[in-house]
Amino acid sequence: MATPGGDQELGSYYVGVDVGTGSVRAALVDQRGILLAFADQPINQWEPQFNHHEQSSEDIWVACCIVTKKVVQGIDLNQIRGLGFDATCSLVVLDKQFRPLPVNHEGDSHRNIIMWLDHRAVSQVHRINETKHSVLQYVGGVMSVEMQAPKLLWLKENLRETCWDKAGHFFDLPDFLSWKATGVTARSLCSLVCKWTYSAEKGWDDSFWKMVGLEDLVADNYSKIGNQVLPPGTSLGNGLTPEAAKDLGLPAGIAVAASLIDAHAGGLGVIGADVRGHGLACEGQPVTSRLAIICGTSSCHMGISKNPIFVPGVWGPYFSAMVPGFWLNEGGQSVTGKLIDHMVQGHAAFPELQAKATARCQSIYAYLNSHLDLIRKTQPVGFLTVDLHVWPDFHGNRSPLADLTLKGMVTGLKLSQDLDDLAILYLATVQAIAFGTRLIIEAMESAGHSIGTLFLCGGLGKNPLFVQMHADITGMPVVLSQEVESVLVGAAILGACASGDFASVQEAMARMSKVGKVVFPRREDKRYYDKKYQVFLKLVEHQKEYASIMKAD
Ligand SMILES: Nc1ncnc2c1ncn2[C@@H]1O[C@H](COP(=O)(O)OP(=O)(O)O)[C@@H](O)[C@H]1O
Ligand SMILES: O=C(CO)[C@H](O)[C@H](O)COP(=O)(O)O
Repeated sequence: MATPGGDQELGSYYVGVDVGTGSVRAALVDQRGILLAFADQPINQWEPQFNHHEQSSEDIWVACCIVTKKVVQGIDLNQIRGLGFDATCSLVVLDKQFRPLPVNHEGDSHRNIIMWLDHRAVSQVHRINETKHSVLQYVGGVMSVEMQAPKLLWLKENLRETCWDKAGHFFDLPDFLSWKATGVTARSLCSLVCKWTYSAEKGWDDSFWKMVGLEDLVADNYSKIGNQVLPPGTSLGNGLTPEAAKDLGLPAGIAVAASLIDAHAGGLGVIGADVRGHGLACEGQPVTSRLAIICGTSSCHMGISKNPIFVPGVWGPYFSAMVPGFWLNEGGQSVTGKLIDHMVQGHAAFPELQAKATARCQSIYAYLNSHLDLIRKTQPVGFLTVDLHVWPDFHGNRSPLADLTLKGMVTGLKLSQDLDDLAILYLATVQAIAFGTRLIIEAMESAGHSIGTLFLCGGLGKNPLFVQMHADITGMPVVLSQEVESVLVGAAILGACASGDFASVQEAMARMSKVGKVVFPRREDKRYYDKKYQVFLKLVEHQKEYASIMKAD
């Protein structure tokens, strides 16, 4: 953990807390967007059945307290002006007294969160999509099983007595955290618009909830899912409560912001940076020519526009859900970091990889990247996969095909199981994820977006191979921020706005997000990647053909 220091004149600090899928992170951030201290803490996940993924809101709050206490150690607490949270869009269930309720058949109330990547509500989402209700136009035309309405319906249909009838509050995780910190149950416009079918302009649509069989949520004026909705960054209530202040090791009463979903915080942390002097096409162009890609367990592709753009299979358009006054389209791949981990850890040569990386004090990814460099000889590293191709939808396709039945594919397997083989499979997986991004960008562009530069952050931003492949395969420069932990800069921007130190989110973004490194595409490799992209598209076409052959009588 770094220690705070530096410029005494810039003595206002903000704390950002980012709850990802695998860990909770916190940072102490100054007004220039510089991280003065960072801490992280892993969090538990349970998978009691295939496609059921659960967490505990108590565990997560404890982890938030541990990391926050660490980052403010040794500083004058009076300098902390605001606190902002972001988190994954998971569903937290509490009873009327705000106690956790079980979301599982085992009745374990400690596990009271249905995680965003949980796919238990397949039948429910099919029925919701069959209604063809007009709110579906604002989620890319098809609701995802990862959103909250199908999960709520699943709870009503499957855990009526133990959960549904006792429930008093259903929160998106970012909103649970701001409630825990302030006692205010107001929801963020970000979570309600993106995951709950709320409209920034029209509010809730009663007819949707009645049509899908969740009329009970309307009956009590939406008090269980939110009837006070605030823009992200708005200061909540009287700030941090004395009880939460004690838990977090912060002064009571400091400003706490209405939260953001993690991907959206990453977007705020990167998309508004001043790009002058980096030779980028987006210099002098509207911010709408930038695409933020937040790559952790999943990847989220955040593009904004002045007017609503309807992109089939890409979530949104969502008004003011990320940058105020702009519409947002959110493309995504449900598993990216998780897929890379899955492929690498499942390979027979993984124990050998671990041993060799440990001996060199390197991460397994740094080791694999240098191993690829050794075996490539004189050719570009990407060319090692000329006959190995991967389709990456091991957890269905979120965008732009919006088809949760799709599966992963690998073609070009050999009998070898050595480290070379593992490294090349890892490379082909990274490339497949980048081809998925290319497909999403093409869908966004054909609907009206005009994107020229990528701003990438999240855990996978630490992997130079992943970044280079995104540049080479999309043909666009990739901007990395000065602060690797840009999602935390986004969370701190929320705290800064809530404190009143900045007049708007836009002003805070421009001041606090900064360009670090720019990675340009290797134009000479374009022909090779265009051919691999043709194969990529064939893979899914073939998968669909296989499914229809097997369905026929
Ligand atoms: N140093 C690293 N080098 C390469 N990849 C990394 C590194 N650290 C994390 N990752 C990748 O990033 C993913 C996790 O990213 P992170 O943003 O921490 O996820 P989340 O926000 O979902 O918890 C991992 O699945 C791993 O593949
Ligand atoms: O749906 C999402 C954002 O809208 C994200 O995929 C989800 O929040 C998980 O994020 P991460 O991969 O960073 O843990």
